Amino acid sequence: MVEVREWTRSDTSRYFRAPAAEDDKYTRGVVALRTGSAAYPGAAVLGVEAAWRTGAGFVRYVGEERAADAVLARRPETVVGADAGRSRVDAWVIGSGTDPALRTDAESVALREILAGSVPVVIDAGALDLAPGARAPFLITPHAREFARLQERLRLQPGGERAEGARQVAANIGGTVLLKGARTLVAAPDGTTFAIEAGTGWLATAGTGDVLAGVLGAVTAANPDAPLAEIAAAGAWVHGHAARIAADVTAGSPGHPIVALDVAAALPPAIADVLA
Ligand SMILES: NC(=O)C1=CN([C@@H]2O[C@H](COP(=O)(O)OP(=O)(O)OC[C@H]3O[C@@H](n4cnc5c(N)ncnc54)[C@H](OP(=O)(O)O)[C@@H]3O)[C@@H](O)[C@H]2O)[C@@H](O)CC1
Ligand SMILES: Nc1ncnc2c1ncn2[C@@H]1O[C@H](COP(=O)(O)OP(=O)(O)O)[C@@H](O)[C@H]1O
Repeated sequence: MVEVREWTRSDTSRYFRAPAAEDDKYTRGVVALRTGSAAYPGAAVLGVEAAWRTGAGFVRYVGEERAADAVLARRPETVVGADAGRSRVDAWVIGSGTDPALRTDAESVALREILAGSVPVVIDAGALDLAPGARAPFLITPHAREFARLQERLRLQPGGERAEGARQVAANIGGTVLLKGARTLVAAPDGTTFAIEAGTGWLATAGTGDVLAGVLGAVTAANPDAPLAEIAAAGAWVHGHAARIAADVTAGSPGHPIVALDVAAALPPAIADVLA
């Protein structure tokens, strides 16, 4: 049986701080997202929104025109363009809202360049197949089906205990695994494993994984020296807390339906709670 530690609010508080007088937009963390596509422009918007709402000082976006236009319409604060990733970047988010079957060769080259660098990368959805072999520090964020696909690709046995499976994949690819679900598991390549309970089933709605990727990008950018498994657990905890706030879940009430943007909108009060 794999030892799994429950991640708490007080653990989470170590990864958030209020900006001080000596901070500027760069010291608060620069997140670059290469996400979304003509088929899924919304995923780009959700990740960018979440990165801003988690407290990033600067958010850059690189992507197809339809997605870039949607990002700017929602968040004009975002710096958009092919060169947006060539300036300072503290964390990358790639893959949300993309389909690997539709990826062009040029896009694969660009993503591999990111994965060959030294900046930490959050790898989601349509970029998960590129994780094996990455040299940058990285964190993958599969849901159950994506995780099973990755296990098959790595010739590991799918099914079985989730924590053991997450550990095996982390050790095999040399990166941190965040396996999504009602109970999200985070496994580091050294076997350290954390669990984060979402605390509400209302979080199971399209696009909340794209929001999580943006959250993780912002927490990674703001904590350059922290272990990625702890960053991942802190991000997942805040994401779940934002969902509980958005859905009005309390001890006496099961709450109500929410959409992914509601989770992003509740990130600031969730972080305020963590800082209190
Ligand atoms: N607004 C936007 O732009 C949005 C864009 N999005 C983007 O869409 C892209 C495709 O993402 P995707 O997860 O829908 O497709 P894919 O990985 O092929 O899975 C397909 C099959 O897997 C299963 N399955 C799915 N989830 C599961 C789970 N949690 N746990 C267990 N099983 C699960 C389920 O099959 P079933 O098990 O029901 O037979 C399902 O039919 C991706 O780039 C994403 O970022 C979305 O985020 C939505 C909002
Ligand atoms: N039953 C559930 N209860 C609570 N949270 C869930 C449940 N199922 C999934 N989640 C969470 O919802 C999010 C869904 O992410 P994902 O499957 O990637 O969706 P999408 O691709 O539509 O964004 C993840 O953060 C996951 O942990």
